[in-house]
Amino acid sequence: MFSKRGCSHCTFQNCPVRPYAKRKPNTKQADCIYDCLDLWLVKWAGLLGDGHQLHGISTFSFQTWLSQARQSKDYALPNSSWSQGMMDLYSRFLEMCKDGTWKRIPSYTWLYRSTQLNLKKSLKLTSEKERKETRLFPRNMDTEGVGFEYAMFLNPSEKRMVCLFQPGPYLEGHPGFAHGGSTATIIDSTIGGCAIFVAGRVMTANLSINYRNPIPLGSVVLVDSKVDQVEGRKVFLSCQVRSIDGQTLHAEATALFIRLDSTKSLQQQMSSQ
Ligand SMILES: CCCCCCCCCCCCCC(=O)SCCNC(=O)CCNC(=O)[C@H](O)C(C)(C)COP(=O)(O)OP(=O)(O)OC[C@H]1O[C@@H](n2cnc3c(N)ncnc32)[C@H](O)[C@@H]1OP(=O)(O)O
Repeated sequence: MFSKRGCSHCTFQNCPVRPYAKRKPNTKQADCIYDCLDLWLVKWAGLLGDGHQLHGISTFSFQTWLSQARQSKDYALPNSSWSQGMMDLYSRFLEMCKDGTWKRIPSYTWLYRSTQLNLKKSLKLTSEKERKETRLFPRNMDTEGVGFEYAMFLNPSEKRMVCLFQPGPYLEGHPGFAHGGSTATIIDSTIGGCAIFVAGRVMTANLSINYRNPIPLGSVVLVDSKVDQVEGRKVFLSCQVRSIDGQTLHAEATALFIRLDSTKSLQQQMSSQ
């Protein structure tokens, strides 16, 4: 079952999945390992179920290990489901990160990991439970390409956050097009990320969206948001969702976020209102 050749994709020596595959550009070795193990698990552990032994490895402990590995996986890196358009746009923004104008925002399934790495200063989560158990909604599908494929980039001096978004088939509303709720989700997340960087801990108080043109599933759009004004605890933002060539305006939105008390956990905050 195990290949002695190893996987040229990730150099994982015992990987039976992709012995001949070429490593994709921009794919981190670690991500590839997780992909390979994912496939391996689906193929073998999934068929057998928990508690079986494969070459001395319990599928249960392997699954636990994989779930821990997944927590440290950055989902905002390219994967095989990304279209050429998504890759090109990603490379363009990566290029703009070189002089420090833009910053790539890594993205993890669990907020815990995100707060450790990129929200440490701006989003102070005080409750341990809150940090460890907050699973980010747009990262709720484990299979690549079926749901929200996205990567965000922040321009701190312009107080601007962009999101490259490729909606997958599970986000379907009208046949062939993204559900308006999924568009709202990605707008809220992009605008929300922007507001967090500017104001710290915030919550959406108002989000107003005008849907101008439907978004075809599998296409790539650019969600472009910026902070317009900050008044005390109120952060006003606006956003446009456009096709890559900029010719089609899919949606435009305005939002109000309210800054919360960063020293309190969300539960404390809500009970004191
Ligand atoms: C960055 C890294 C990458 C991204 C990773 C992470 C991404 C995560 C992104 C996650 C993104 C997902 C995010 C989500 O999904 S957040 C989930 C959806 N949002 C909610 O559930 C919020 C529910 N609402 C509340 O909890 C409270 O109402 C809040 C906290 C918002 C305000 O209650 P609070 O008691 O604290 O404040 P206040 O009532 O004294 O009001 C204060 C001021 O604000 C004005 N006001 C209030 N509401 C409105 C309104 N609707 N329109 C116009 N104005 C409004 C109000 O008049 C007053 O003004 P003034 O009288 O002072 O002039």
